[in-house]
This record gives sequence, structure tokens and C-alpha cells, in this order.
Amino acid sequence: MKIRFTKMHGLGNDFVVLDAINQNFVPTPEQARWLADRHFGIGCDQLLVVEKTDTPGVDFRYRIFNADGGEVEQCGNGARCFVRFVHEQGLTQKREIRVETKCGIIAPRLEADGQVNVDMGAPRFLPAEIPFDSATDAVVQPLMVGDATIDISVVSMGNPHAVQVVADVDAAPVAQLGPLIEAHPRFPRRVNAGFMQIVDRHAIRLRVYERGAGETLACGTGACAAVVAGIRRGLLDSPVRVATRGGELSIAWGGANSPVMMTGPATTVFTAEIELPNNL
Ligand SMILES: N[C@H](CCC[C@H](N)C(=O)O)C(=O)O
Repeated sequence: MKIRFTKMHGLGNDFVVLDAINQNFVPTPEQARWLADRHFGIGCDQLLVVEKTDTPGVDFRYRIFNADGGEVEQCGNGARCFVRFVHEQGLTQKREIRVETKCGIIAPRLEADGQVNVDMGAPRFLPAEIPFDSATDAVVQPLMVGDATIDISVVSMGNPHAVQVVADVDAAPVAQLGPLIEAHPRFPRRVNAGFMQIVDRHAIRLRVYERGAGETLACGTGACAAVVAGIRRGLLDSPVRVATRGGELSIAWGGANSPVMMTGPATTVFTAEIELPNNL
């Protein structure tokens, strides 16, 4: 089966984007794993699938599959690429769209300068909303990881994040601790592990070991979760510049139930077709 795809990225967090409106293809987990494979397939951190929706007041449905084939609730860098994709592919003339995801509706807007602004919705903190096995929604909680205990802040942006503060992100044990946090038994649906260095009250450096993808060059929902965690800890004031290995995002949050606003770039690399192996 031949499928048409577009390769995109948000600050180096890269995607294979599939138009499931004009071609009848939504990947199985096995097909997603093959397409995401950087040696045997195309290669990406996540696959983004554009679908129609009949929900009133909503323009598209947006499905996200991690490189491990698992479908997840939200992707921030992907949301920025999504609005650029539907605009460039002529699927809409609107510059601001409302998009239905597994966890709710987001509103990305393509700005005149090429940046994309996304209302990512309000963060959630209750253990059951993460989900996280805990008797409290305290801002900072201890987590036993291996033979160490680390202080994490747990935030859902629709997808789960466990954020810790480190003195120097470059020296942070992301490769060692990331997988242990991602698969920690207290996170029944696993979790994205954020490592945040406070630069000043309006700036952080961030690395994220992503659920189902490993460390990425940038993580949009991770940047939202880290800023929310830092504000709740009294370490940051909105807006915050988030320096990731792939570049900079701007995140703003007014607190409590207000939405997290994310601004950053979205880049189209190329469009092509690929023949799916028959045995997938
Ligand atoms: N790995 C994430 C999904 C992609 C999120 C990230 N790429 C972003 O930009 O938000 C998860 O399993 O929840």
C-alpha cells in the first residue's frame, strides 16, 4: 500500500504527518512503529494523523502515535505543525482552528510571522487525572527511583508529566533516570520525565525523556508542564522562555484553571510517498 506523508518538526521534535481525510490510512501500532523507525522506515518521534470530525464548532480531529506505536492524548509541538500542515495542504483557509484530541479541544493559530500560538487548555493536577498513584496532589512529591528519591511535580496537559528541578540540564542523568521514571509503577499509563534548570524567574532550560519516544530535542507539552510546575513551586513568573536542545518556546499561564498558552515555530521539511511493506 502506498501512502503520502509530510515530514515536519517543532524545534527538532519530528513528525510524520498523515492526511487521513484524503487517503484512507490510519496506522496500526505495528505500522506506526515501522514508519517511525529511523533505520527501516521514515523516522520520527511521533506520527500525527489528521481526521475529519462532525463535532460542532470543531474543524479537525488530531490523533498522535508515539514511535513505540502507542496512541496518546496530546502533543504540543505537533499541534503547531498540525495547523501549518492543514493550511499548507489546503485543508482549511482558516489561520486559527479548533482541533479535537483524545483529551479535549485545542486552538492553534498560525501567526503572520510564521510562529504558531496554541491554547493548550488548562493543566490538571489531581492524581486520578494524571494518572499517578498518590494520596495527595501536593505541588512537590517524593518518588523512589532506583536507590534514589527525587522530588517531582506532576502535571497533566492531557498527557502525563513528572518534572524535576536540576542544577544543570547538560549534566542531568536523563538517559539513566528517564527510562526509570517513564516506566515507574506509580504511573499506570507511564509518564514523560522533565528535567528543568531554572535560569531566572522568566527563563528555564529543559530536557524531556518522552514516554514512548525517548529523549527528544524539544517537547511542547513538557515545556507547558515544566512552566506550570515552576510557577506552582514559586520559582517562575509567567511568561517563561523555555530553552530546549532544539530551540526556544514561550509559555504563559495565568494560574489555576486558566489555559496554558504556547508560542513557537513549526517547520515543513518535505512531502513524499512510501510503500508500506505487505507484511505489516
Ligand atoms: N511523548 C508524549 C507525546 C508527544 C508529546 C511531545 N512530543 C510534545 O511536543 O508535547 C506522550 O507520550 O505523552
